[in-house]
Amino acid sequence: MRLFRLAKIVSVSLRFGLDRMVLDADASGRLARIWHLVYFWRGFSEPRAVRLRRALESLGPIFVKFGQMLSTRRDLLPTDLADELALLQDRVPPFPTEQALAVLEGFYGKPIDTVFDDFERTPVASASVAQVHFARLPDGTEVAVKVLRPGIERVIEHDLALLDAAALLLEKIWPEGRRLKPREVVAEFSKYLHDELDLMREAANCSQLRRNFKDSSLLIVPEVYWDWCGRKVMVMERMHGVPISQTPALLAQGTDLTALSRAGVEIFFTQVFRDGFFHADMHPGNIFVHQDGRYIALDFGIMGTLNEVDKSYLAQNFLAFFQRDYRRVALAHIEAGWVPAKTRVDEFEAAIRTVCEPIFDKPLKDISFGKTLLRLFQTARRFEMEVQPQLVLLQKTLLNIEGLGRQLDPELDLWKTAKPFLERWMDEQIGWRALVHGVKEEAPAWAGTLPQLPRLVHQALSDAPRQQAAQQQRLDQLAAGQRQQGWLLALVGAAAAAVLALELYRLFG
Ligand SMILES: Nc1ncnc2c1ncn2[C@@H]1O[C@H](COP(=O)(O)OP(=O)(O)OP(=O)(O)O)[C@@H](O)[C@H]1O
Repeated sequence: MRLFRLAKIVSVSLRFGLDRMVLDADASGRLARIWHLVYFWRGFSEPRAVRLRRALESLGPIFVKFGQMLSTRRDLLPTDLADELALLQDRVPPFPTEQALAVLEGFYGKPIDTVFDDFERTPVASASVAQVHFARLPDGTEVAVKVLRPGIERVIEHDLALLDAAALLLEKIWPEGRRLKPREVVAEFSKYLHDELDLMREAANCSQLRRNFKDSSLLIVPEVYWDWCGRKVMVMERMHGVPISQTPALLAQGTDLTALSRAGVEIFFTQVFRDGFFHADMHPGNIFVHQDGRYIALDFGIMGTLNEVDKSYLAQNFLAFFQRDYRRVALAHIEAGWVPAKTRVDEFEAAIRTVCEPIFDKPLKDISFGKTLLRLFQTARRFEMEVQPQLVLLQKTLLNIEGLGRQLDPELDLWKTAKPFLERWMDEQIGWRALVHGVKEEAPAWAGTLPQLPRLVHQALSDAPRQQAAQQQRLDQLAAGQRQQGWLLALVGAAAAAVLALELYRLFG
């Protein structure tokens, strides 16, 4: 089986000249020279990036998804490849409705028309992992039913094994390839794919985000109908809106694009700094706009979480960066232990200055947070910082948000929109608000401890005589030690005095 997989990789690589791409990167290597001699007649008219994209397309939807993920790893890939891979489209033909019905009826254990009213046979959308049908619940509520593609688990396991074999091969034959950590990238991809395979997990994410934005005037999130959900089926409120990419339709429904772009940034920073829970798959297909101007979020397969340490890292770095205080940025990394303590502050500071200073060539409003963070990570990696996956996810999402915001309003001032969030967060971490916040956080724990207090006091008092005896014993030991030390000191003092007297006698006697 493994041999068959390897054969497939080799044949596709040869067809699209991917072998060339790898060997050209190490053109002086012995293997490269032999290879060129053997295959001297082969020439490719298309650029390498196009060949890579076409190879992934020919290998099927999971590889297309992989290419899409790779396109966001601009920290690892050269720009030409990243740009071309971003063109990959995850649109695949829908699977036959009978198969969707078989999955649903197998799960509910009864015919679909007794579960839903008006189950629409034609799917509204179809992607590599799942497809979506509209329907109504028996009480008339309009819903969207997301169903996993039948047999998708097997396809994924097979394709992941293939990808892993390719990554291994790449590592073995191309020393430079090791720097790209291909097997780690495949492992990360595998994690996301497996998460997408569990629709209960996605439903839980959706319901958490909805709770976080319950009374929001900026974002609406569909309600989950848990009684109809399972690992392979998710049923949620059907949302009505215009896809964010359809600018003419947005204008026709009277949406204010400037306000919309600002709201996008605000929603994102609220998710990051207030909740530490953010939507991390913000491609335009997942964002709609309601008639009342609020955003509608869909597709909750990939969510990022941040803890207080991550938030502090982000806030401190962004604030210090915009004040051009690179020393502060460097110190923040060292103090938090992200880069080794032995790192020389001045060297690290200089490296950060080198990558960040050119960014200020532009007006403040045109500066990209996503790119800044990316450059910072690239620099920090050189200083042995292991960048956490949730931060990479955040950086990628930031790029998406910025792209989207600027597409809606080229004049969007990201810094002005984001600054109050960062400052408020910092304010909550230090100062009076932090104290109040800390007390509020701790109070529930006190509620648990307070009733135990009398028992603890009683215990301490009844233990007191025993503890006193133990302390007395320890004091006695210390006193004995001190007495010994005293004798020793006196002895040393007497000896020193004798030596001094002898010396004086020799000098003057
Ligand atoms: N609650 C909903 N209300 C209305 N339409 C929905 C809803 N959920 C999904 N859709 C439609 O189905 C499409 C695909 O949904 P979703 O993105 O969740 O599926 P997916 O399989 O994860 O797709 P992809 O991987 O391409 O993002 C959406 O773009 C939207 O058109």
